[in-house]
Amino acid sequence: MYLRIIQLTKSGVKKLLPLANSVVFGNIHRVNKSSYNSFVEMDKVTALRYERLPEDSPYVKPFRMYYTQNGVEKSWDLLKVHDSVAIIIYNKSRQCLLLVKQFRPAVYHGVISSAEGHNPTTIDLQKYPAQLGITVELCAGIVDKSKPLVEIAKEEILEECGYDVPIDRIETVLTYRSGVGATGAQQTLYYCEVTDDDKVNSGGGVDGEIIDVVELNLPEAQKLLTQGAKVISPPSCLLGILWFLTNKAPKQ
Ligand SMILES: O=c1ccn([C@@H]2O[C@H](COP(=O)(O)OP(=O)(O)O[C@H]3O[C@H](CO)[C@@H](O)[C@H](O)[C@H]3O)[C@@H](O)[C@H]2O)c(=O)[nH]1
Repeated sequence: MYLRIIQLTKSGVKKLLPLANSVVFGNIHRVNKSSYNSFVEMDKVTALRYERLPEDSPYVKPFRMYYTQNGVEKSWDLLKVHDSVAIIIYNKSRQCLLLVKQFRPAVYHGVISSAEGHNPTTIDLQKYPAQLGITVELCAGIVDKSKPLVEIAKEEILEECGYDVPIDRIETVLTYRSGVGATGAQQTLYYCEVTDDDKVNSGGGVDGEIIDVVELNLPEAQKLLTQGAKVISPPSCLLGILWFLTNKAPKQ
């Protein structure tokens, strides 16, 4: 199923912009250029279309599980996705949390589904600018190789944020399951303190990723968790910030 992008504007444009503007992270400054040249920006999204998921996807495998519970036959539709690691990174030199910003197709699709009230099959990029799908998250990575999880965390800190740290400085925090309705994937959360001396490059991701590193000072981190804050960030990021503020943040 191929679908083309429609180019028109309707009254919905103005209605959506406040959503983007309300993101608390909006004022946080970018500290690296992405790994691409300066002409490439993550919100330059064009030629968007949908296709049915091929069976050989290396990232997502859908299937239906059948089972009997307490004598009642049931089924559940599932997605097998990779487990992952995520790292709360605190830069002691700069007294800030390091987060990453990137365009997330699934979030973009979700934002539009919520706004339209149904699953879209075409997307008007004028009406829904790509910024709507840009998240701020913990540095993270999928477990798609056979290596100790802490090694994968170390690699992600280097690839995404540009800090080279030994694994003995990466502390395990928690392991939990995300997407309990559809994926049940495991994420292992780590904590790592860095200094400016650990920085070896500007980060930004590998293999075509376009990732910006952003710094969040502690008042900004506090503000993020205030009642009614509206952010486009995964729960793991909010949990990580809350854990940091509770357990590690220097007393103000
Ligand atoms: O359909 C896909 C899916 C992934 N990728 C690539 O696969 C890699 C995955 O990126 P990685 O940085 O390893 O993981 P994340 O995308 O950051 O996702 C992890 O971190 C997120 C934030 O905590 C969690 O929500 C996710 O479940 C978890 O997998 C990247 O190169 C992507 O570009 C694709 O190219 N196509």
